[in-house]
Amino acid sequence: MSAQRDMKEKNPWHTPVTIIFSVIGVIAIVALVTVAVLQNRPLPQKYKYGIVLDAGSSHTALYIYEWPAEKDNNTGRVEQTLSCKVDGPGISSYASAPWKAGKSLTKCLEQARQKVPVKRHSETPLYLGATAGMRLLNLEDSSASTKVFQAVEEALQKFPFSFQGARILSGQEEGAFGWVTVNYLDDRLEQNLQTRGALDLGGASTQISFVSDNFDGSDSPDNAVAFRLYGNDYNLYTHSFLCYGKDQALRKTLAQQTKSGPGTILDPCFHPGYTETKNYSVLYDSPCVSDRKPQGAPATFNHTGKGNFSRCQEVVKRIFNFTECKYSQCSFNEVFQPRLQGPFGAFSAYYFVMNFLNLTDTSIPLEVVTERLSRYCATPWNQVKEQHPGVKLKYLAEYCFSGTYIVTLLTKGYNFTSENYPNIKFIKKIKGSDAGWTLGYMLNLTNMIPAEAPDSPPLPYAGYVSIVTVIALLLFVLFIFSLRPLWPRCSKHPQII
Ligand SMILES: O=c1[nH]cnc2c1ncn2[C@@H]1O[C@H](COP(=O)(O)OP(=O)(O)O)[C@@H](O)[C@H]1O
Ligand SMILES: [Ca+2]
Repeated sequence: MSAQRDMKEKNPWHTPVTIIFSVIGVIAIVALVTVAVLQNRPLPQKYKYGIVLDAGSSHTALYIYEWPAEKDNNTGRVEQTLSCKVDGPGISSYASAPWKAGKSLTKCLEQARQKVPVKRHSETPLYLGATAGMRLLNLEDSSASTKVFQAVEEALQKFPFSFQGARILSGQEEGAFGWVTVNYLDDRLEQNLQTRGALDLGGASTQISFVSDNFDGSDSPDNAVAFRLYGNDYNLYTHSFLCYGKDQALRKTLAQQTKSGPGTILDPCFHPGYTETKNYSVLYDSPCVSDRKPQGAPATFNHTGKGNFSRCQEVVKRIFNFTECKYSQCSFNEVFQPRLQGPFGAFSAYYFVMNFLNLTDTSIPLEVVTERLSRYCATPWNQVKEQHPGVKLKYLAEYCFSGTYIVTLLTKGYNFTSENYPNIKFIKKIKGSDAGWTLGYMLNLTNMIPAEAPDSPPLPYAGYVSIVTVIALLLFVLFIFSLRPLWPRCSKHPQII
């Protein structure tokens, strides 16, 4: 008994030196782990905001973007946090009562006021960009367009945001910023990956933008936009076709068929059984078709559907001019276009129409697409209405035309073939943000995409913390071993005294 007690008392690990070392060691390890954990703990995120109003020809939409307040320059960090569709038509439709254009925006701006934290209101930039509807109004009646802008500005200034102005975007800007949006959201810019071309179909204009190896801008400077983003140079080809958005294209196609001002138009682009009385003046009330107005036409015409895809494609083709091209190659209307290259994203009305027609899957061969469209166009109007009770009648009546127009524009206009048609992806959103020009426009105006790639530390933060922890532990073990001479001697067979 007494021998055993003596052994316990003499246990060398129970000497003051080892106890002190062990305590210090445990404290050091706990402190290290605590510091590493605390340092890596996610901090409550603070956000900044930006608001863009897209004043399109058919309607206006408001988008709010947010991004972490500390890191403005990180790719893919700016996200759409709210979108609001303004009630009523596009602002260009208010030419005869401009104040209504301003008033129409207030509901969505109220929503924005609720969404953005009050303390951020005054620093949140607010932009309004108008596209082809206002371009056309400006061509037609520039003083009416000025009045609409005055009314809109007055309305926007009443909100607590930092209003940065309302203006018409050029066609090049609209195309180029759509391309920036798509590639920014796909993280293709900072990572210097192959870029995705952008196809935007609006109501009054349509844009095509892509990077092609055989395009440096020298052939056609008007179609060139140069960007330096994250240290990479891009020579972007872009073209906007005014009057080739789907609503103006429909007018042009109808106008083709009304040259002699008949009382009835038998239209292959509308379903059989569709019949409406329409005003000639409404049809020709646009600079896209006004010059074609037939002399001595009656006030109204009878618009009757015939539902025939191939005949519809024939009349649609007639709104394009394919005969002349003064460059090495053209799309249509004597517009230069380099060889198509890379993947493409098609958004806005491209998506709405192809999604309605169940044709967003581009692995469906083009022949099958046309077969399905033929069948759809030939479906009687009553049956179409029965099958889609919730769909707005104006959209529903036009999907046969719109689908035919999209296929014709892509294949005959831009020269997509069966081989490269699958390179197109019909998209609405990318990672929660709508595809469109608005995000690219805001990123550009807030200088959020740097021209040069930012320098980054050689190690990611978590890697750095782990390495420091391992090295500290190794040093600690070395330190303990360096004190070995001070360690109390410990014999395997303690002598019993
Ligand atoms: O749900 C839908 N179904 C079909 N078309 C739609 C739908 N929502 C919007 N659109 C169409 O998308 C187009 C949007 O054009 P926008 O108003 O942006 O004109 P813009 O870009 O030429 O100025 C319009 O032709 C509009 O009718
Ligand atoms: Ca648009």
